[in-house]
Amino acid sequence: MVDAASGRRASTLALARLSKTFPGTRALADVSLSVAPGHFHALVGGNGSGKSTLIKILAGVYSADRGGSLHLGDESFDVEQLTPRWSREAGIRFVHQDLGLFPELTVTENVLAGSPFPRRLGGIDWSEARRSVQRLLDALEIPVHARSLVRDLRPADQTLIAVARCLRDRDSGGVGLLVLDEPTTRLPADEVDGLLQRLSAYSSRGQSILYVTHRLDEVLSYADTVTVLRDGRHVDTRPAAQHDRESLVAHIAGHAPAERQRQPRTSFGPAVLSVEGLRGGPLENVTFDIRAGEVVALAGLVGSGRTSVMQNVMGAVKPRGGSVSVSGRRLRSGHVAEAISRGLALVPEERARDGAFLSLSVTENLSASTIGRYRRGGWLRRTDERRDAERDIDTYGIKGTADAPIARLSGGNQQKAVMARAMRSAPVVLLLDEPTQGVDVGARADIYAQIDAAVAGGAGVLLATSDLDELLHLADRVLVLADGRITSEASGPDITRTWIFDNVYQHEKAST
Ligand SMILES: Nc1ncnc2c1ncn2[C@@H]1O[C@H](COP(=O)(O)OP(=O)(O)OP(=O)(O)O)[C@@H](O)[C@H]1O
Repeated sequence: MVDAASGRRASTLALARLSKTFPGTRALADVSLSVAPGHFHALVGGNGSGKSTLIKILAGVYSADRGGSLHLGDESFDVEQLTPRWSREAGIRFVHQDLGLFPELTVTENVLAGSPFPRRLGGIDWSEARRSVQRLLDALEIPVHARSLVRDLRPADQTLIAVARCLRDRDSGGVGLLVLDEPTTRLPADEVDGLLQRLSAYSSRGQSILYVTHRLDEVLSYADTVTVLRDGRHVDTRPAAQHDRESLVAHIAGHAPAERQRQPRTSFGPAVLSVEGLRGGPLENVTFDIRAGEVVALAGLVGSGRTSVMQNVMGAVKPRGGSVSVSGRRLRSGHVAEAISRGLALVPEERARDGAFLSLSVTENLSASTIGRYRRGGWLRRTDERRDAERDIDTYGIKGTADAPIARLSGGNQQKAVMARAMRSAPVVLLLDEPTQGVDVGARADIYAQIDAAVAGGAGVLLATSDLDELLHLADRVLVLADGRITSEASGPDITRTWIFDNVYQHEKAST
């Protein structure tokens, strides 16, 4: 992919003394970073360490503070003057977590979106458009047809289509740097390595990659170089081969990792949640119990209905049939308020849409489902509300102040606040849909400790996670959801990586 004739593509991109100050927050302080041609460079750091801010400056979305500079080959630029147009013309391309694809359109339309389509006789030359996109897909070794609809592709292939859209300009102006922001967060476990192998192949053919992630195993397996940020400062850059997991965690957190050995739970109380014959969305007939003190994980392919189970149980959508009981008493279906009052709490997958109230402060978000506690005779006891918020900010290590609008917190810190809110109500049943997405390695351990504490106190947990390590760490029992039903189940020591792959992903092979 390196073209010796194209200086830009073979250029090192270097940031020097990059700073960014928001009112009251120094998000980046004198950060320098350089990505050499053909390098797979990972950017890691705790929640709020400045990764997204750095990416947004590269994209020209935020202007950096005066004083820093960006070097692209022999050219130098003032960082406070970068614009989205500059970024594009400099050949910097981004794949965000939201891939920005149009699922109902074809691969060709998605790859060419935003660029001039080939034309013939006054109209779009679709044959040429498809041929050119197929050539690109073949060159990038992406095994899909230009004619396919994006919605029919596997999640990892959808990500590769977003990559192809970025790399379509590689033969014209060159793509100097491909930036990926946590691209594997929503991928099924069996598709992660395939995507990373493909990206790694692009970098060995000359494509520079800046890769942001919280998944340290990906960094250790695939990156050439790792840069660690902490609290907005550059901490370390070195070849990935010089790190092991421990040293990486220590650099990110600033201290040696505290490894917790999980004690297997063996005794459980009576059922706190009973789901019987649930039908709704993709669910045809879902029946299971969760006992007090038990974490039950739902495993299944994307689209198998894990989120539907959570939403139907919570009453956020009304099921077509079946029943949900909490501690033996049946819930009226479709009544979220009743579900909350009976001790259910949900941490939803779509944090920005369903989890955080983005226009409210951190304090208001934390007390949103327990606001009744602070009401006395028509007054809201703001001092108590704030005191509790500050306690949660401390307990969960939320980086941000109680008064700040939650929208100003980094993604991982918003997730911690949504989790803290669910825990506040001391739930009988905790429904956790991807509870640690975007959360850093230290906070992840804190969240696991909170889950363990809730379970030790007699709560039952229903967990949906695409992170296999998380599932193996937390689950006492795993239920596999396929074709709208629970198709298999394992508990205790029978829950292994192999069992999950055999029972979740083999199902896909058998049905295709
Ligand atoms: N628009 C904003 N206004 C005020 N502060 C902001 C804004 N955007 C980010 N910040 C602050 O800047 C700091 C760095 O945030 P950033 O989003 O870059 O972190 P991050 O490393 O991407 O975190 P995460 O891993 O949680 O996504 C945080 O303290 C955050 O609260």
